Amino acid sequence: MTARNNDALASPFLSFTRAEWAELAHNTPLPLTDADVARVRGLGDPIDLAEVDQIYRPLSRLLTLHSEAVGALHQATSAFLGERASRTPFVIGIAGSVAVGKSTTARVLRELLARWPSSPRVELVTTDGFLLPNAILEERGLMARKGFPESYDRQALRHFIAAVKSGVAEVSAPVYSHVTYDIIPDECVTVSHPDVLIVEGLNVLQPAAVRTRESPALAVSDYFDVSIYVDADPAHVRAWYIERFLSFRATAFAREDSYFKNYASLTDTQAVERASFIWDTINAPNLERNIEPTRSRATIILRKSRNHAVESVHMRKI
Ligand SMILES: Nc1ncnc2c1ncn2[C@@H]1O[C@H](COP(=O)(O)OP(=O)(O)O)[C@@H](O)[C@H]1O
Ligand SMILES: CC(C)(COP(=O)(O)O)[C@@H](O)C(=O)NCCC(=O)O
Repeated sequence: MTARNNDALASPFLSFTRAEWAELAHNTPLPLTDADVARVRGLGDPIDLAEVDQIYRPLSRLLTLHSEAVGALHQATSAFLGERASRTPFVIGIAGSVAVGKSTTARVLRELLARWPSSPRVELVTTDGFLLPNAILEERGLMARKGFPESYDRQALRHFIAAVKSGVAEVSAPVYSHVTYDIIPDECVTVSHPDVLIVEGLNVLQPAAVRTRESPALAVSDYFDVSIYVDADPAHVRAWYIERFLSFRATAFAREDSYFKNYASLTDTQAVERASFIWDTINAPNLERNIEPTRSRATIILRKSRNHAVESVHMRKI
């Protein structure tokens, strides 16, 4: 197995073509079982099982190698210090554009990582739970900025992840509904000291913005052990967003409690026009200004082609 090194002197990343990466599946123990396949199929996402096997199986092994190495470092450090503090969860951040498929990546990895004996308990949190409620976004004139860094309660998100990485036994996060397009009042998700926590969201690789004595220069990503950026040509992501919007007319938008009930009856032309407008005025500027500039901060970049398949994998040199 030879890793093609695009620019050995200048790049901190090792690059693998899809074929090179898929070869690693042969070197990966624990091939998918029937039960794994059934669970992944049950996710309801249009992901090909060959993709899971060729791309995500080796990726899950690579991530457990990192996690096991951190575990060994914890043991060695504890022995040296004579400390008995238990190990904190191994945290994986997943970043990328709206509609690039972050949630599928996160859910597939959750399933695969849980099969490895060193990480049976894997939990997943999405950062949309930390969006400010619509009432506050409206008050601040930010409704057309949903997903931009300023539309989140960034301090609450940072405190959440800091508590997880401080070893707090139970940490709660608020929950967002894509259907009602708002935070669900009085609902929360609780993270109870898992082996692995996956944190998925548009802006998780943002560097710290404010540096004052009261607000220290810490970002969510400072608490990640490993991070993944799901990448694709913005023109492809725009097309995926529009295609998904068209199909939501018969599913999510058709629900009685949908914030977008009116969209369910749009014609194809009207729906394409509406989706294009949302993409061009909200999601594309957010991708260009805030999300894409964080790509090179990731440990691993998964680059997708027009058909959603991962065409290359880029990994930081160690
Ligand atoms: N308007 C919507 N109604 C229902 N579900 C949605 C809506 N928009 C997005 N989703 C779902 O929310 C999840 C996150 O979507 P998104 O933020 O675009 O990120 P990604 O596509 O990268 O996972 C996906 O599972 C998507 O299908
Ligand atoms: C909820 C989102 C901001 C994503 O949040 P994330 O979990 O990535 O923090 C996004 O999916 C979204 O709804 N954006 C608003 C513009 C739009 O409706 O496409």
